[in-house]
Amino acid sequence: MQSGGDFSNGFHRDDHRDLDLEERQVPGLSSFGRAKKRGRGGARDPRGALTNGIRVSDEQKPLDTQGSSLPCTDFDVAYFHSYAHVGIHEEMIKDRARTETYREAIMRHQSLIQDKVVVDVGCGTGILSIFCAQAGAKRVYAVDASDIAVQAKEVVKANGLSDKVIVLHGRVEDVEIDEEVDVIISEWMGYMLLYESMLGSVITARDRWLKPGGLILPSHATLYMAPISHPDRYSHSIDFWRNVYGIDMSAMMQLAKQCAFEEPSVESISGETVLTWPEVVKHIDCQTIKIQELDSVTAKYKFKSMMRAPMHGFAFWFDVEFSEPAKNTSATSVANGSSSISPSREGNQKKRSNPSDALVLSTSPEAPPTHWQQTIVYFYDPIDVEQDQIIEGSVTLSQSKENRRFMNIHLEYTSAGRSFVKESVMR
Ligand SMILES: C[S@@+](CC[C@H](N)C(=O)[O-])C[C@H]1O[C@@H](n2cnc3c(N)ncnc32)[C@H](O)[C@@H]1O
Repeated sequence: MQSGGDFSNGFHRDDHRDLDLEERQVPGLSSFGRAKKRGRGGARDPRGALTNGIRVSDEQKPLDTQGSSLPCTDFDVAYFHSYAHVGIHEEMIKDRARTETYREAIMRHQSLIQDKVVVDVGCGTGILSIFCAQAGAKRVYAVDASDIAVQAKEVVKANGLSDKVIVLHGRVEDVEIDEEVDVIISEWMGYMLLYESMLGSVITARDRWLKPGGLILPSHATLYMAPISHPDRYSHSIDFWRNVYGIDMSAMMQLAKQCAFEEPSVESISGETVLTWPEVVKHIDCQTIKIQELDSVTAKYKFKSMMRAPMHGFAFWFDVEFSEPAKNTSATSVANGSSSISPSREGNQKKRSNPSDALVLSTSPEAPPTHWQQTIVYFYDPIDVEQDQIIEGSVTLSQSKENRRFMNIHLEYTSAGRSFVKESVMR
């Protein structure tokens, strides 16, 4: 947490409140991730409740960490456990924008999948593996460390695909696949793109098994941010306390602000709340990104407000693109390459130019809604901005040291002579 200088700790410089915004003790083995954010995925006995004694694979044991450089922590067990709940899979599969875009991506790349070997990183119920088998894949390794793999195996069997789709119940970091693969498919994106830290497992799979120049779906991902004005949200949670059945309860407002805005909020906002064009926080090329790059991502931003309005914070959203690797991709360029864009003060608004026919799944406020919605980092108090006012600063997203599935958000803001830092944790 930054202190001194031009910034105060998590609050407006002129507020002088002293609330502890450090990371708190994390709850034990309960729900997590997308399931948690939706209040689904109740606690279960780790590894057992859903297995019913079925052996998923003769060779693979779930969460066998031997041979992996990445230890499987209790937090990881809790994370996989949350994916054993049916609710989160139902929600993801019913997200038509998500699921139909993946199916479309598989069909568009059928020529690169037909008669080829595929790994599905985090297969869940097996839906993407089955799409790949339907597209003519020779073999699909469907890997999942969650007990949902038991159901995936049953689903594969019921669809007569057991000879093509091999379900491996274990972590991608630990399971053994004795051949190189042509294609990696994965739905790894968390809220704010990087929450859940699942992309690291896709990179591990890529570096373990993908042939040079192989296909990764999705191929690219981009995280955006933009300032927003959302007075309804503020009046709903905060102004409400000014007059409650005729009683002045404004003494509740400080607590209400802390409770409502301390942590990032996952919600759907309308495009009309956005005050400027978005900027790129991080662009990811899945062929070349390295795991270490994901430990901490920092981007500077500089916006010019397009209108006069109370500003309530920043919205974050992402898109992913499904395109085939450039023809000149080689083992060397994969090993040595770097992301094709690195956000800079001048360059954030430029995105890698997309091939016009690239398929994109967008979670922007103006795209068809998805279960990811948008993630909002609210200020504790609104700030009035004028038209053309410059809003600048930086944002750093880093994996929590306590639990790498959680994300620390460090936001620095300066505008019209006012500066502050907002620290929050997405847990
Ligand atoms: C977002 S879900 C996607 C499920 C499915 N592919 C779909 O599209 O419906 C991610 C899945 O990846 C699994 N997963 C995450 N990290 C993993 C890892 N390192 N090894 C194996 N499975 C993993 C989770 O257990 C979860 O079932």
